[in-house]
Amino acid sequence: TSPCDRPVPPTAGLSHDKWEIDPAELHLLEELGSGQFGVVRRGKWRGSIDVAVKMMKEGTMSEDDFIEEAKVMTKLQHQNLVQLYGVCSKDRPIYIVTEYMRHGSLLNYLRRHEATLGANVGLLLDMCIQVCKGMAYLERHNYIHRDLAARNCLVGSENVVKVADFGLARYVLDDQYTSSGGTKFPIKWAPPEVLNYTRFSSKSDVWAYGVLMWEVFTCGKMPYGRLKNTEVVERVQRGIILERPKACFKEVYEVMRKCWAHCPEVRPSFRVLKEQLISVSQGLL
Ligand SMILES: CN(C)c1ccc2c(c1)CCN(c1cccc(-c3cc(Nc4ccc(C(=O)N5CCOCC5)cn4)c(=O)n(C)c3)c1CO)C2=O
Repeated sequence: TSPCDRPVPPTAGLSHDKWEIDPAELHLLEELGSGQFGVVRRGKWRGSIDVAVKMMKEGTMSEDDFIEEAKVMTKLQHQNLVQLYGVCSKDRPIYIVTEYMRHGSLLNYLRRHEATLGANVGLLLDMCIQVCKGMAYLERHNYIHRDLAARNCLVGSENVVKVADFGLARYVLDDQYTSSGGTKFPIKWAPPEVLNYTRFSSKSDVWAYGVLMWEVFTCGKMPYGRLKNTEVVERVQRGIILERPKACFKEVYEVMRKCWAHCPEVRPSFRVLKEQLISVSQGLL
């Protein structure tokens, strides 16, 4: 039938909250694991689109604040960011629906494939560059991750790496995670100004990115080994930094070290880091 004789629906033109997803269009599949907010499952959206669905456990998240922020997050779109498709916020528990990444966290991927990856420094550097591109996009949009680490990046087909769960730290209610004295606070990825004043910025993300590079080039080792958080804080305050990983040649370690400059202004931006890492990788070929 031609469009003219098709009845026009009454809601035509009213823009639905496009970040609101109808749960009836979701088909939940196997569990992928659980994080700060509870269980995450794989799913199908509108029959064919692979998604991951976070099902918010009661009391883990400040939900109303997050739902407000979701409108902003859905606008952040980049090939190295895990895309937020939307939320189901009409009932409880609320669902957060994102792009699905079939190989899971970068940390587990590094550990599972150490044998092959350890010998492929070109691929390790490429993974770091992909994360840097995603972070340079967030930096351009004045968006701070607040918990950048290999565990919070995801791997898809053909070694695609994307930054996940950016900005979510602000909505965690567990103060063991949010306060720098808490047992779950990511001390080993935190710069001095975060340890002392919880002063987050894109330059504190740069410090965390340096630690992520160290994780990549050690194929997923724990930074500072089994040192207690108090011992790590003491070392970081004294300017002691992580040693050069065996697989990591000098030019790459020089970039890592710049991320760990004591004062945030001295650290390079992600934009500058991206240029430096790309030129190192071109020198490699
Ligand atoms: C406040 N912050 C920083 C937060 C908040 C929530 C979360 C996180 C940090 C990070 C952890 N997390 C979380 C928890 C659970 C799942 C996901 C999670 C896991 C995915 N994918 C996969 C794929 C496969 C497997 C898997 O089982 N394997 C084994 C066999 O070999 C292939 C891999 C696991 N996850 C995925 O695509 N997304 C979007 C999220 C995620 C990531 O989202 C969260 O939900």
